[in-house]
Amino acid sequence: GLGISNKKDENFGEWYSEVVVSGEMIEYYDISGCYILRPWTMSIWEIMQTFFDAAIKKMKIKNCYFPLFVSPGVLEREKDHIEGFAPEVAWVTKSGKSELEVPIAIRPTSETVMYPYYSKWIRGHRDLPLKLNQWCNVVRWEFSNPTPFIRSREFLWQEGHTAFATKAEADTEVLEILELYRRIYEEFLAIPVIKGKKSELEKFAGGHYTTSVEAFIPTTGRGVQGATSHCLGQNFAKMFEINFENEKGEKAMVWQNSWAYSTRTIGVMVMVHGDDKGLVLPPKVASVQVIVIPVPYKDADTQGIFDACAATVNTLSEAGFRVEADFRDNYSPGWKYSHWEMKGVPLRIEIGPKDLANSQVRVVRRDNSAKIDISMANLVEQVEELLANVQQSLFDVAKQKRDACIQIVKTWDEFVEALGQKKMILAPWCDEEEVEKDVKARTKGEMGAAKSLCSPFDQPELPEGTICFASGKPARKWTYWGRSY
Ligand SMILES: O=C1CCCN[C@@H]1CCCn1cnc2cc(F)c(Cl)cc2c1=O
Ligand SMILES: [Mg+2]
Repeated sequence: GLGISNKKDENFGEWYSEVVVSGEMIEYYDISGCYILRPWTMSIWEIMQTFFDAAIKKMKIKNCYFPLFVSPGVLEREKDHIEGFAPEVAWVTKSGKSELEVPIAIRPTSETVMYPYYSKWIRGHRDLPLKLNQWCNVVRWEFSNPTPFIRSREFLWQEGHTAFATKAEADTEVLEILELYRRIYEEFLAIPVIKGKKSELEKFAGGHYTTSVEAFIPTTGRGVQGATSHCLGQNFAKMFEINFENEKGEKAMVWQNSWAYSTRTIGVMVMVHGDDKGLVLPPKVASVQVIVIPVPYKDADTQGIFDACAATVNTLSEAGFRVEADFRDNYSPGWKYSHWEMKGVPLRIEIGPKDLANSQVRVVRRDNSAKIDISMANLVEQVEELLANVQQSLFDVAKQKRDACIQIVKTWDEFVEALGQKKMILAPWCDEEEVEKDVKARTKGEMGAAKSLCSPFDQPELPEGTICFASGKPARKWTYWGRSY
């Protein structure tokens, strides 16, 4: 193709949509808010899944699979759990031509599906801790503007649901899982995130507290919740009577957590790293890390060039890299360069007559277009070093851009100005829910209201007497604010 026609800094929405389609990650579907995830997406999802699944298995968390369907009685069991969510619940009302006696909900999340069985399975302290996870899809019939990966009516995620005898165990696990989410973003997707606690207004209403990793998109000036790890306290234990006989023979309620990350992670990666040539994939999650392209020239030794390409693929795949060659004879080298740049492959290796003659290959980095000639002799070491450099460089550049968007403010006027400059705002806050509601009301507009993103665990110094940016009351904590997805 002729490359991407939309510019990232000019019309972000169209650019994003074009990049995910031209990069062959997404195909649009005839039902709004639903997208086809093509292999280029699924390979990224699987690489992250392999890491996360192995990590939770080390924590003795087991995978299971609960039904997609939820009976209405169970779903409605928890009023404030689903208050506000009800409009986005999808229902099955018919089979064939006949109406179902009772409509059946499709899971938007699985608390109400799973916890009646937690109640049945957990009797005594020996049944604890019960730690289950499922990899599945969920459906939320949202109406706000659908965006591939970021907001879709069906998406893939993992949802972990754990039950412990003590709060201490639950509190510990919440943070262990949050650290895994940080690693997914920072070590695999090369995206800096901030760990913190959600406000009372933004937390999961059914829970005790919510922690999250927060990402930020400098181009749009919007925060995006990257993943969440909730401590549910004993709220659901009360609701679903999940009790156990403790070691003293007393009846006690369990302490629970639930945690999730979804295919939204992939959308954040596209938004942060993508450029006007298309996708830019971090090597750790790239299904093809190196693409080898023959550059035949007139009657120069074409077979020799093809053989060198094949040998390069073998050497690198033997060394454990994900490498392919593009031997298609119906496309020119130039077309192939553009195609694989659109797909975001981290390194391109070109082999032409000159390279062959000098027993070297020409390597081109996708992230910064640097061109490097390396000898075929130490191909593996050089490619390994290059891929590591690309991974680190993508993170460093993304962190530098994100940090440049962070603005510390002390007053409302500074806050409003920073918001207008698409900043991620760090402000001293009184931590009162009414004040947060007031901030939302005062910043409402077609760009969307500002909201609290998280209160970072890493709290800067808060001098005595510091006042809240919004209320003037004594500030209690530093909190990140911004517009969000
Ligand atoms: O975020 C997680 C981690 C994994 C398990 N779930 C929690 C909370 C999910 C909140 N949430 C989010 N969206 C929802 C949409 C709904 F239609 C209904 Cl009925 C409920 C919810 C809802 O509870
Ligand atoms: Mg929602």
